[in-house]
Amino acid sequence: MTGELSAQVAPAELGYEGALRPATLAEFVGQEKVREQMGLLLGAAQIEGRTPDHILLAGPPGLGKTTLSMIVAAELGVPIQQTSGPAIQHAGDLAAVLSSLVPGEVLFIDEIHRMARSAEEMLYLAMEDFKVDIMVGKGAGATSVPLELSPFTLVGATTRAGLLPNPLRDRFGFTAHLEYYANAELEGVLRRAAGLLDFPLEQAGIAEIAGRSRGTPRIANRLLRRVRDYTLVHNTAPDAESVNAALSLYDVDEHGLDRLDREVLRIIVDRFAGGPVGLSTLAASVGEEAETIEAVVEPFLMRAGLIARSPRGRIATSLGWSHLGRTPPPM
Ligand SMILES: Nc1ncnc2c1ncn2[C@@H]1O[C@H](COP(=O)(O)OP(=O)(O)OP(=O)(O)O)[C@@H](O)[C@H]1O
Ligand SMILES: [Mg+2]
Repeated sequence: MTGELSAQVAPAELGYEGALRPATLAEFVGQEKVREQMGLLLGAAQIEGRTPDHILLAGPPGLGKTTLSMIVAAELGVPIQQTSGPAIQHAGDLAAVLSSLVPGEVLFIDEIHRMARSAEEMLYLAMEDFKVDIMVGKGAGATSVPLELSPFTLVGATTRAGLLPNPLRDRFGFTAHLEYYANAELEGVLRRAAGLLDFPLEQAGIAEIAGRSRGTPRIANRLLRRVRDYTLVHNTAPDAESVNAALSLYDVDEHGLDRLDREVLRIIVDRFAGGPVGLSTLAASVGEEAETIEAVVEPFLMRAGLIARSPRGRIATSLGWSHLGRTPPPM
């Protein structure tokens, strides 16, 4: 697993995630464009008394995909059923979920790019016509029986929109591309969370955490809780000084790089002389899954300008070299 403060959720954190999760579009901080687009989509459907188009939420971990799926259901005033791609191993798994939906319900499929192929094909028809074909019997005697479904809204989430087959992507009426948050937006996320946690962190401290949160609300909230722990245990003031002390204890550097980010950068620079190095070699060297490196670490390191992708693999930029206190070799 990635470091303590990475964008992935540890089971123990789930309670906090729930407590800090905004429940309405109005409470959802930042992502102005997505919020406005989504507001229109939901508003129009409500005026016409129909289910809205299916929604695809695409973007890196921790930016609010699960949160938005719950907001969709809350704004529409309908129940939500949640499942995930890896839980749908067969078309039958999906048929069971689809046939249990009540009219208008939101079906949230997380990591939708990891669903079984056979289920994917069933989903096409379900999304388009609210119907599925159930196969009954085996071999030559097998027949397909059509089954009508209640109208529903599918909300799919993926960290890897590129992996979705085109026919599936095309059946979503709206795709929200979630972008990393600007620091000012993260400050908004943090102010809201600090209020909910009853933690009067001063503005300079809020700004300091925002700058180290890798554009990610989940990380911002997590760092905030670690800082709060620190002030409780050491009985220090809720100020920027406590933030600095707490975050250096947790190995989050001034740019928000955590242990794993630095490890990836260090391996490219030290072991592969700055690269290029392929994804799988890199993953094996760090002892992490290639998917984690690709979905969590790389987008951040690239956005920070510390690494770049070349056709032959990942390379450290001169900024990447100097971030580690090293001098890049002459070109
Ligand atoms: N726009 C936002 N405003 C306030 N808080 C937010 C916002 N987006 C996310 N959060 C906070 O960040 C946490 C993580 O968000 P969420 O679980 O929705 O991310 P995700 O995109 O589903 O991540 P993953 O890809 O790992 O499933 C939430 O618990 C919520 O508290
Ligand atoms: Mg999620």
